[in-house]
Amino acid sequence: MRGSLFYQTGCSLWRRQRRPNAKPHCRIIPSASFSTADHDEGDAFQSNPSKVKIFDRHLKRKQRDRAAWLLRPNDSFIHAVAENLVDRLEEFVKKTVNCGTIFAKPFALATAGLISVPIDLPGTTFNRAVKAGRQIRQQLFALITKKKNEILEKRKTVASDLVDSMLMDGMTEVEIGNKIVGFFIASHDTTSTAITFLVSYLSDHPDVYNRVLQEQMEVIRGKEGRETLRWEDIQRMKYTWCVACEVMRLAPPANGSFREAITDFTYAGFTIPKGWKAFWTVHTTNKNPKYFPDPERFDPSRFEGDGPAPYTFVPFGGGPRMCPGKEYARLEILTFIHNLVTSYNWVKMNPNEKISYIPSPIPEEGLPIKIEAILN
Ligand code: HEM
Repeated sequence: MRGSLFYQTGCSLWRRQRRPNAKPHCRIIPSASFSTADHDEGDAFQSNPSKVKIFDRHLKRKQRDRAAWLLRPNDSFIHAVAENLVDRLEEFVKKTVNCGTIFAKPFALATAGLISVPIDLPGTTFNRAVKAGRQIRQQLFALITKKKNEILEKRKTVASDLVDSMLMDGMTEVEIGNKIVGFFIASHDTTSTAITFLVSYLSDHPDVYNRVLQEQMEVIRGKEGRETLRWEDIQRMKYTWCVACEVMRLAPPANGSFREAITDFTYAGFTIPKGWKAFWTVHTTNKNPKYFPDPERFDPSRFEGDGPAPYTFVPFGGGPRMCPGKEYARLEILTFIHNLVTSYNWVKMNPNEKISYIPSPIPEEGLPIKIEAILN
């Protein structure tokens, strides 16, 4: 069955939102909850869809809205982030390194088992992922409990971050821990995969690289001195974003996600019974030759002008559950590429490096590059 088939079920949900009386075919399961468990025992990262369903039911409407709101930054928020990004880089790196020592290894194991055969025996990918999930949650619970005590002992009465406000809203440590793990998976692995493949494709296509460099140098020329990037600068990076889109078309950072049929339905001659879990994939839609002729060819010009038709390019999904972090990811990717191409030259150390899928694509050797600063 084609992935785009399941994507269509997503479209019908989108239409349903606009026609509230229309009957939906599928229930939407929050994709972030793949990585979460809905019980206290610590079996995080189960890919068992029945668990996912329970978690979904327990998710309060208010909490969902809050998460969506927090992840849809308004212009002034993005502006502030863009302005301060370079200044904060050093602080960010320090934090990431600290975070990395605690979370990096278990995080990689957990991601590897995200979509795996659910056999919980020592040595299986699934088992390693469950253990790693438990380890991450222990670390998170320690942090969350510390914050909870501050609130209970009234040492803190006003929320100073997202965890505080979730605690003040009455969410449990388990719910909050699961949300954080969900955000880790949803935001970190995806964006870093997109950037990794951009670096790879740019180094393979000097003509595209030159156009990107030219666009980024124009952004610099439009600024005074060493002024940091602003929101308006991000809007000027049109060609660079076309390149990023073409990279995500060919190497989508997220494979797709699950849906559950809440009624029997037929699509393209296939009957999907009620209760079946369906996984829609990005690959098949993104590489449909009807919309992307010669689909394996790397050609960022596909995204110039009006770009592809709606729902033919879906690395961020589509419909009501479309990735709420899309704009934030765009900001991260463009800022990174701006700084990279204007300050460094690089070449790939192994031009024939193989790609594995676990489930996100990943260069098998970690894409080693030789990089040198451009001396101005
Ligand atoms: C290149 C980067 C990214 C890609 C390719 C990507 C892709 C996706 C996809 C395919 C989905 C599933 C949509 C569906 O089920 O229909 C999704 C969901 C989600 N993403 Fe992203 N994402 C990216 C970055 C981010 C970032 C930076 C954040 C947070 C800051 C984020 C937060 C989320 C959340 C919370 C969901 C679940 C939404 C829901 O179920 O309602 N993502 N993303």
